[in-house]
Parts: sequence; structure tokens; C-alpha cells
Amino acid sequence: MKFPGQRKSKHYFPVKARDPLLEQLTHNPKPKSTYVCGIDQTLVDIEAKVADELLVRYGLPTGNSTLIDDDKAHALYIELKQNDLISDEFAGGTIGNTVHNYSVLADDKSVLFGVMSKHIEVGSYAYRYLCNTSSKVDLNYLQPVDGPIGRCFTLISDCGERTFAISKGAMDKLTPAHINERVIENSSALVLTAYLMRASGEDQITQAAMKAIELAKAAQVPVVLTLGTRFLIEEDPKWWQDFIREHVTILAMNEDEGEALTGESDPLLASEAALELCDMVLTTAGPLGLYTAGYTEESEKRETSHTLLPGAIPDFNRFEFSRPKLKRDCQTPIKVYAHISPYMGGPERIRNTNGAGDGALAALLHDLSANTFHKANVPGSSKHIRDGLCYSSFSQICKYANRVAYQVLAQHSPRLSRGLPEREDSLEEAYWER
Ligand SMILES: Nc1ncnc2c1ncn2[C@@H]1O[C@H](COP(=O)(O)OP(=O)(O)OP(=O)(O)O)[C@@H](O)[C@H]1O
Ligand SMILES: O=c1[nH]cnc2c1ncn2[C@@H]1O[C@H](CO)[C@@H](O)[C@H]1O
Repeated sequence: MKFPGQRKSKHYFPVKARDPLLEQLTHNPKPKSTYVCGIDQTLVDIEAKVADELLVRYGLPTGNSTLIDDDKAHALYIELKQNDLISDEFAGGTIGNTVHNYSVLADDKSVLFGVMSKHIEVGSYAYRYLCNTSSKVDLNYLQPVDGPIGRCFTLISDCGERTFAISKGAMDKLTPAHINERVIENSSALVLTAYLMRASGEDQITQAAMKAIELAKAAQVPVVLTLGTRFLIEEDPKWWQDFIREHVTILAMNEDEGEALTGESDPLLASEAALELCDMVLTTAGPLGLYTAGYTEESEKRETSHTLLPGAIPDFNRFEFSRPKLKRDCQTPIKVYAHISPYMGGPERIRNTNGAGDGALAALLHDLSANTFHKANVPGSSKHIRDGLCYSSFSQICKYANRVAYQVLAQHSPRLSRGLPEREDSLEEAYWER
């Protein structure tokens, strides 16, 4: 129970009118708002624990995300249902998860572009998708389509590895006409997944994504790409390298995707190689934790007070207290790296790691948009004398991303049901006590 404490002594009416005399002195404009936007294939995850034999029978390579036709999807669904294997049906999609988590963490708006069924029945997959998405995610720009949204069978093997089978429904039907130019141009970041590039036939989501990329680039909005699965990258690493070099500001990947892209199995070396293609990299490495890598200006580098770490690049974390910058904003760019081991060693029990990487990326996006917000509202701050890409240092972003990944693992679902505990809200706070 809260006890009656001190009463406020100032009352004005109407409430929004401040003290009429002091009002002349204090000019308090409404803060300018910021948001991130993303494009995704609208999907519901159907999660089931299965034996490896089932994956072989349905021709699903372990760890991959495979498109399956309607007949196979029907047979798989019936088999999972009859054997009572389905543990959860929940909104998914790698970017849907990321913008949802961003909105939960930042308690702020994001915008999702994609499709949504025109006619929705209570209990349908489309209905579940809407119910499981934060109300801070603006869904008003979704394109109405005939037919169902996609289904992503998320099949968890005994070892915890997840294999996706995608029944695409109408998820790829997004058209370029439904990409709102003004919304993209005014956002803090545009977030995309490599999966968007694999639409085929008459489906136009790839063209829609390309239109958004061009708009973002023209308006100097950072383009953020997450790689999805190594299988997609392995098909043509050169194409992906060129794509990233031409379009991407920030790249998020796990160690397998990093290896497929760069040929380097060491996540630190993969991050270094990826920095030749873009400005900043977030590399997650499962039980080894995660890395951030990027550029800073030589004269602005800040030395760490943490232990210097050994690795393929000796003492690689020496300047991890620096803030990330776009390479083109540096006169003398230097590469900076930071690493962190899993928060508290990881949760006691991990059912599966689905979505942990999406969670880490949401934290990075929060830090990035906090910077845009601060710059828009406190333009005179010493923080913005030099143009930074993010609000915090590489080291701080590592901690935050890691903490959020832990939260996703601990709650066994890729979408956060609530933000971090309040005392952890500040991005500046020293690393949280155990
Ligand atoms: N087994 C584990 N033990 C402890 N922490 C883990 C473990 N697996 C993952 N993590 C934490 O989660 C983060 C992201 O994990 P991971 O590298 O598996 O992401 P991912 O493969 O991109 O996942 P997804 O594609 O499903 O989102 C890691 O950087 C680490 O902090
Ligand atoms: O083809 C795809 N497009 C979009 N999202 C996908 C695809 N395959 C899997 N996931 C999504 O990846 C999330 C974990 O990172 C899962 O929630 C799943 O829905």
C-alpha cells in the first residue's frame, strides 16, 4: 500500500495550462517523436518439438527455413496436431519480432509494413498475429489481402536447434505501392531481413523492399539488415556481399551466417570482414555471447577500462568505449570491436534459442533511435557535436543487446511480453548487478 505523502501544492485549470507567469519564461515544446520501421512477411509461428526423423521425412534441412507447398503444409499440420506436438501458436516473423521488441523496450512507436488478411475471424492466424503484437507497433500501413497470412512451422529438435518450414499464404503479396514514402523518410531506421529477397513469380515483396531501401538511402535513414539463415547466404555469398556494400548500414547476423557471408568461421574475423561492406555489425554467437563492431574517428576513440581480451585480433576491445559512427563521417576511421559473454551465463533452462538474435537487434535499434530522439530534441547537447550513429558506446550496446537476448531465452518466446525491469531502463546505467 502506498502511504499518503506530500501533496502537490500547485493546481492550475485547465490542467494543461501552467503557471501563467512562469509560462512566459519556460518554453516547453512537445518533444519530437521518433520511430523505426520494418518490412516483414507476416507469419504466425507454430511451434512443435519433433524428432529428427520427421524433418528428414518432410525434406527439411536442420536449421534452415524452407518454403513448403500447401499439400505438405497440410500434411505436416495434421501430423503435428494428431500427435499433440504443437506447444504454441504465436505471432512471428523475424522483423515483426524485432519491431515488436523494439516497441516494448523503447515504449515507443514502430511501423510495420507487410500484409494482413482483409477478412479476419476471431481465433484465425491473422487474429492471433494482431493480438500478439504490441499496440505501439503501428499496423495501419499493412496492405489488406485476400487469403491467409503465412505460417511458420517452428520445429524444435532434441538439441534445441530450430528448423523452419514456411507455408507462405499471402505473406509475399506486399506491393511497392503500399510502401509509404513519408513514413520511411522520417524514420530513425529501416529494418529488413534477407528472407524478403526470396519472393518469386508474381509476388512483389522484394520490389517493395527495394523501393523502401532506395527511399531510406535518399533520406539518409540507416538501412539495417538481418541475415535470417546461413542457407540463404550460402547460395550466393558474392550477391549478398554486393547487396550489403550497396545498401546496408548495419548488419545483424549469427556466427554461421557470418561464415557463409565472409568465409570466416571466427565471429570476430567475420565481423571484421563484414565491416568492409557496411558501417556496423552485430554478430551473435550463441553460447559464446555476442560482438559489436564498427567504426569510430581516430581522434574520438575512447579506451576501455575493462580487461583487454585475447582473440584473432589481439586486445580487440581496446577502444570499446567509443561510440559508433558512419565510416563516411570519419576522417581517419578506425575499426572498433566489443564482446560480451552471455548475461549471467544464460538462463538455467533454454527450451530453444528462437528469436534471441532478433531480441539483441531490437536493443541495438533502441540505442540507435534514442540517439535520433536525443539529437532531435536536444540538438545543442555536446553529444551531437560529433555525429554518432548510436547513443551509447560499443561496449554498452553489447551489454544491452545481451541482456535482451537473455530475456527472450528466459521467457521461451521470440516476442517480449514486457520491458526490462524498471531500474534497468537507463541506457547509461552501469551493468546491472547480478
Ligand atoms: N546456449 C546459450 N547460452 C547462453 N546464452 C545464449 C545461448 N544461446 C544464445 N544465447 C544468447 O542469445 C544471443 C543470441 O543467440 P544466437 O546467436 O543463438 O542468435 P540467432 O542464431 O541469431 O537467433 P535467432 O535467429 O533465432 O534470432 C547470444 O548472443 C547470447 O547472448
Ligand atoms: O522466411 C521467413 N521470413 C520471415 N521470418 C521468418 C522466415 N523464416 C523464419 N522466420 C522467423 O524467424 C524468427 C526467429 O528469428 C521466427 O519467429 C520465424 O517466424
